[in-house]
Parts: sequence; C-alpha cells; structure tokens
Amino acid sequence: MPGMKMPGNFFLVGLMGAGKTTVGRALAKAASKTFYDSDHEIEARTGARIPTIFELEGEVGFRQREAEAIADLTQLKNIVLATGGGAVLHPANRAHLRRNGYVIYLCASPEELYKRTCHDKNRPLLQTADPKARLAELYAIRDPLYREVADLVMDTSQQSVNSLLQLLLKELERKT
Ligand SMILES: Nc1ncnc2c1ncn2[C@@H]1O[C@H](COP(=O)(O)OP(=O)(O)O)[C@@H](O)[C@H]1O
Ligand SMILES: O=C(O)C1=C[C@@H](OP(=O)(O)O)[C@@H](O)[C@H](O)C1
Ligand SMILES: [Mg+2]
Repeated sequence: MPGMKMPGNFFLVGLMGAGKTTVGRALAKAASKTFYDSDHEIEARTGARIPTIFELEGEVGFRQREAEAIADLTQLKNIVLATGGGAVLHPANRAHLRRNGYVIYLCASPEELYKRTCHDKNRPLLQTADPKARLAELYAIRDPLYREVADLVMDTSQQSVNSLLQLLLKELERKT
C-alpha cells in the first residue's frame, strides 16, 4: 500500500536486532515518508563507523553523538526514524521522541535477538564472550524504558519483516 496517508513522524525503538532499521526503511516507503536511521546519521556526521567511534571515544562519546543526532532528527517532519537500541537511555532523548512523533517499540525475546545479530560484528556491545547473556541484561534494563516512551508495542518474534509491516500499517491507520 505505498502512498498511504498517515500524518506525522514514526519513531522506532527496541533492542539490537528488533528490526528497527529494516522495518523502518520498509515502513517509510509504504507510508511515503523519508527514512532516517540515527546510527547512519552519526556515522555520516562523524565520518567513522560505529565500532570505530566506540573504540576511540567509548560508549560515552557515542551516546553524546547519539543525543545530538536524536535532538536534530526529531525536529524533522514526515519522517520514519530508526533509533539505535540505546537511544532511550538518555531522558532527553526519550522526551524528544515522545514529544515529536508516534513511537513504536519493536519487541522480541533475547533468544530471537541473538539469532538475528550473532553473525554481525558491527554491534560493539555484543562483542563479548556471552552475547546472549548481554542481550538478556540489556533487555531487563531497557524494556521498561521502551515501554515508557512507546505509543504502540509490536511483538516481532513470530513475524517476518513483511507480515510485520502489514500488521504495523493496519495498526497505524487505525491509531494515527
Ligand atoms: N521480524 C523479523 N524476523 C526475522 N528477521 C528479522 C526481523 N526483523 C529484522 N530481522 C533481521 O534481523 C537483523 C537485524 O535487523 P536490523 O533491522 O538491523 O535491527 P535493528 O536496527 O533493530 O538492530 C537483520 O538481518 C534483519 O533482516
Ligand atoms: O543497543 C545499543 O546500545 C546500540 C545499538 C546499535 O543500533 P541497533 O539497535 O540498530 O543495532 C547502535 O546504536 C550501537 O551499536 C549501540
Ligand atoms: Mg539499526
């Protein structure tokens, strides 16, 4: 259903592997909105890939760049923004997301997230001896924060990207 009319911004939140980047891009196309990904924006502004930023500036440096990107991107109109999984950690980011768009939490179990991320070396927080345990820890800390900002929670564990997109479009048509 490309060109569907749904007003405003959609912001995607959730853990690494939830599908924010993949589903966000497809949603933007279907809803005729411009797609942004805060990680891509940070990489473009910095001129370095995410693992390099973590290596040189640590997570603290990355979070600072992320906060700047979220503050700017949430001021745009008619966009879909895929955030990074840790974007909800800063209260200021949560306020920007809540204030400026409709927030969708893509939810999945740590086991499912592990299956989707285990072959990808570009997530510094998962380059540990036990990434499954790390995902479970992050889930425990962040799930309440995702729920705090979310207007809509979508369970993605049993859904392909395409069936998820169709479900999401139906929900968004109804609720926005
Ligand atoms: N609902 C889904 N079912 C199966 N695989 C998925 C689903 N959503 C995303 N994926 C896959 O998981 C991986 C991570 O997706 P990505 O969009 O990068 O997640 P995020 O941006 O939330 O970290 C990609 O390989 C993507 O194709
Ligand atoms: O969860 C996190 O803290 C992070 C998630 C990543 O984005 P995705 O959620 O798109 O993988 C990226 O921002 C960075 O590696 C940190
Ligand atoms: Mg992503």
